[in-house]
Amino acid sequence: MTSSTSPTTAPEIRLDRVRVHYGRDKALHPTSLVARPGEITALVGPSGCGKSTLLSAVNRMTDLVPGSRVGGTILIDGMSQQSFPVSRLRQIVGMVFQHPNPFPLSIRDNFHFPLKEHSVRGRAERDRRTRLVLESVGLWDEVRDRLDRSALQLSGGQQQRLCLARTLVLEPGVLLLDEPCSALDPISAQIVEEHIHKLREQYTILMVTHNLSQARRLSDTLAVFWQENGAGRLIESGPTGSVFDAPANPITRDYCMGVVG
Ligand SMILES: Nc1ncnc2c1ncn2[C@@H]1O[C@H](COP(=O)(O)OP(=O)(O)OP(=O)(O)O)[C@@H](O)[C@H]1O
Repeated sequence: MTSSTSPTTAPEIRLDRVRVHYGRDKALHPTSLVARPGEITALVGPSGCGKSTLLSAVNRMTDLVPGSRVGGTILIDGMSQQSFPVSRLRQIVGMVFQHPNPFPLSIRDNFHFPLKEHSVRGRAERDRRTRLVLESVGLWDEVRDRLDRSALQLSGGQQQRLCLARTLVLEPGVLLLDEPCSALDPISAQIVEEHIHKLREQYTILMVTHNLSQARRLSDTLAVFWQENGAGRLIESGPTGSVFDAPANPITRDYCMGVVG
């Protein structure tokens, strides 16, 4: 996939020797990686090799795990992640999880609630932003006549697009997507994937996926993780086409061919 040339205000994410422990257990060996604006960086590798842990470190969700420790440096457009108040960091760096998790509220309030929390005043402005993001994930026409119904009445695929839109409504620059399609049926997964592809021009996207075909279709950069001494290790990263077609590491080659992992 070629890189976008569209202007974007999304920031670069630069990870320098980022490592994570949960209590005494090391989960991630030092990891250095750059995620660029307007691109999708896919994190792949077998279960338990620290992909979700790395995503969670970027917006400090790891802080919520008692005993967790994150070392190394995470820079957001050159500024230390630590210099941002956590609520501001999580507004800049939005996250979507594997299982859709709409609030048990109306479709409208799934947007108005976070907007109010972030001091967006005026119902008309909140409605305007809600419509914009629902359009950007192709959901507006499907829900415009039922905004006051529960978001839980939507299908799984619609719920996941709602969650993506709910993240977008706070105007982040970075999207962390943790297996966003893997809990969906194939048609819904394809629709969500198409919208992620469209969004990439405006954001810096880090996406965990177990679906290597999806990583190949969607990503610009591929980062391959593996288990080493009980913790995740980044074994190879680079332009997606090059990593698939000419992997430097034999483990990557076998993994991409489905021989291991
Ligand atoms: N909240 C937690 N508390 C303690 N250990 C954790 C926690 N979350 C993850 N771990 C451990 O950290 C290691 C990496 O897990 P992580 O979920 O990041 O891997 P992953 O590559 O994303 O796996 P998967 O592909 O299955 O989601 C594993 O050994 C896991 O057991």
